[in-house]
Amino acid sequence: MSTSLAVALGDPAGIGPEIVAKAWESRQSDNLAPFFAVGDKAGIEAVWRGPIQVIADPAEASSRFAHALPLIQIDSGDEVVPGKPTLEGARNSLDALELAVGLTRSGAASGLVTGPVSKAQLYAIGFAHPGQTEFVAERCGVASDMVAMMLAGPTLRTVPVTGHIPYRDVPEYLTTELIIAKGRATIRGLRRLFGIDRPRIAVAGLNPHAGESGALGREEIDIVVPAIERLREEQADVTGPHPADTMFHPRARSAYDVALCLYHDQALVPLKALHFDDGVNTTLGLPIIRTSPDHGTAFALAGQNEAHPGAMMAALTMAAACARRLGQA
Ligand SMILES: NC(=O)C1=CN([C@@H]2O[C@H](COP(=O)(O)OP(=O)(O)OC[C@H]3O[C@@H](n4cnc5c(N)ncnc54)[C@H](O)[C@@H]3O)[C@@H](O)[C@H]2O)C=CC1
Ligand SMILES: NCC(=O)COP(=O)(O)O
Repeated sequence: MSTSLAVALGDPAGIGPEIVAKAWESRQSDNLAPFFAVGDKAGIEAVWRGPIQVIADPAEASSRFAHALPLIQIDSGDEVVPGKPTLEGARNSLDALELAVGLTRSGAASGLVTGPVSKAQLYAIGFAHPGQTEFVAERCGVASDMVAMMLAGPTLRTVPVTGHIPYRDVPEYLTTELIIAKGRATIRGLRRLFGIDRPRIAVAGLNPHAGESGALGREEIDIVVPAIERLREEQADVTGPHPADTMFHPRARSAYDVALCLYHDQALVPLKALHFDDGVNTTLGLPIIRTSPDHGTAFALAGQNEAHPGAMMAALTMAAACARRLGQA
């Protein structure tokens, strides 16, 4: 059984390499479980002068971790210039993700932590998935509707039912079946990975004031309420549809474990407003543990030593805690 987490570095020209190196620097003060990086060490060397130990086998990581940042090298075949993304860099981020997923699936790593990738750059090299969530799900043999992207911080968890699609397409994608599938993945994930036996789920409405009894839109009545009724059969306390504008203040948040939101920004705006520096994106419904910092590549910040490592450290801490809960660490 492995005791180390696999950390895909993300886009080598983004802030991924810097926040992984900074997380390693605070491994003792923050009591981080051992991890090893997967990616091009040139991306780290471009922004950091600390010790890197190239390893060939994840089993070496835990003994090296105290003295150097262990890394499985994947050459990008290109010079890495922080803040200047290239297509070679995007391919490298995908290769690193692929290997890190495989190592985790095989049990050579206890969990997967993914650094930030650029969706635009990945799309430019032909990446056909909306994001890393769906890519990892496919590699694990799970349909993307069956996994849930959960954003989590110390005072809020949110799950978007629809994800990386244009806003105008949300009503078309939003079905009772999809809300049920995402709700089920959320309930089971909270139970399995977070030990919440009977999760409290607050389901958001789509329209202003959750539709005002149908006067401001019928999605709540026609689509959301039937899903809530079905989710109540899952040994969970499910409430809603709640008007989204009044469900994120502190008193409202204390009444639920997770907010099931209907589209991307409904879930991510409150989470990032509250927890930008310690928010974690985790995928529920996979056979493996996968976490990620909630932020992106921040290309404009790369190479300036100003990237905050908090969200990466929170992603590492959450992955290690989930691995311990599953007896994998
Ligand atoms: N986990 C992932 O792989 C994610 C990837 N992305 C991708 O990242 C790219 C850029 O997305 P944006 O919307 O610009 O979001 P972003 O999170 O990269 O940047 C938004 C703002 O926050 C700042 N910022 C981000 N992380 C920071 C950190 N650790 N410390 C200090 N400041 C930080 C940036 O400088 C910028 O001002 C996109 O291509 C997007 O697809 C976005 C979110 C998550
Ligand atoms: N907005 C969240 C995000 O972009 C991360 O998506 P994913 O690549 O983890 O699927």
